[in-house]
Amino acid sequence: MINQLVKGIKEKDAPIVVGLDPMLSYVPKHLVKDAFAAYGETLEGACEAIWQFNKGIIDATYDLIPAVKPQVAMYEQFGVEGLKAFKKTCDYAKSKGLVIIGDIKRGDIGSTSEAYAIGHLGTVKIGEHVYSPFTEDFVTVNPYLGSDGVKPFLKVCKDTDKGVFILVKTSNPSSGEFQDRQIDGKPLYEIVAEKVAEWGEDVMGEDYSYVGAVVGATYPEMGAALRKIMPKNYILVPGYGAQGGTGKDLAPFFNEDGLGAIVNSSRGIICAYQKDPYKEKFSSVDYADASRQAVLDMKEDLKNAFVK
Ligand SMILES: O=C(O)c1cc(=O)[nH]c(=O)n1[C@@H]1O[C@H](COP(=O)(O)O)[C@@H](O)[C@H]1O
Repeated sequence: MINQLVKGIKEKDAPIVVGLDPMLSYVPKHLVKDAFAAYGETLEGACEAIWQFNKGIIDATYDLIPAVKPQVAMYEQFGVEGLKAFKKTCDYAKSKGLVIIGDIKRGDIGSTSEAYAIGHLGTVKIGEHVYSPFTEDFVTVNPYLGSDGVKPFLKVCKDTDKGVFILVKTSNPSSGEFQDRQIDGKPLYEIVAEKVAEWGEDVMGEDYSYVGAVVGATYPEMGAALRKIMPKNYILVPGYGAQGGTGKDLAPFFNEDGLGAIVNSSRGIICAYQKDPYKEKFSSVDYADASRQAVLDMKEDLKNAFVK
């Protein structure tokens, strides 16, 4: 799957992943009205609205991008109906040729991690039947429990040709509270990065490993150090757009070959119609066109990462 992701990035000339992180307040009124007319003001109605919203964004952007990253929390807030919308969104994006990065940030004791890995990346056998419960190609993994919390994901990745992005240095303001703590003369995030490089050696694709890392766009200097520690690991870079990251901050995350990183934007793309400069030009009915324009603008801005 890492090979397919790299191929998609090259073909579309866009190291961009659109984050499908829908809140009901992001969904244009006409979609909410139609969904409530069909299902009432219910969890089902809300989930129909977010699904239609996602579908519009996927339809308007799939030819420009290699991947989407649905954030499971946005769906879980609506319970079981939300998880159905999550799966429907993943399946639809996949039918459009997109790579799916499930942002689930899981990680637990070994046996529990194994169940997470099976559910999101693998297959489950029931009697004589084999099912793929969810259908992501990658998931995000929290490494706080150590190797035995990560390795079950790697085993499933090996069996299924799928991949993971492991949290190394997150984009949020408090990420340094634990991640920057010095241990034996180096920050914890560097120790995690060394483990990511080690875990990744065992599951190599053509040029890059099935094991990637998450490093926030909001910490470019750290990105430079981490790029060196993990030369064969793709870096998923969140924090662009709504959290303040810009194209020129991103140079350190890429390798010399222009590959090695994929940049996420969620609110910056999916809420574009609600924000400057797009809200002048696009009405809420044209929200998907605004998202498309925001992807095109992001693509242009990312060129600044490569200006020497
Ligand atoms: O793993 C992630 O994707 C992630 C890691 C991180 O360090 N920071 C971060 O913002 N994210 C996710 O990336 C998305 C960022 O959303 P926007 O700020 O709206 O672009 C959300 O789904 C976050 O959960």
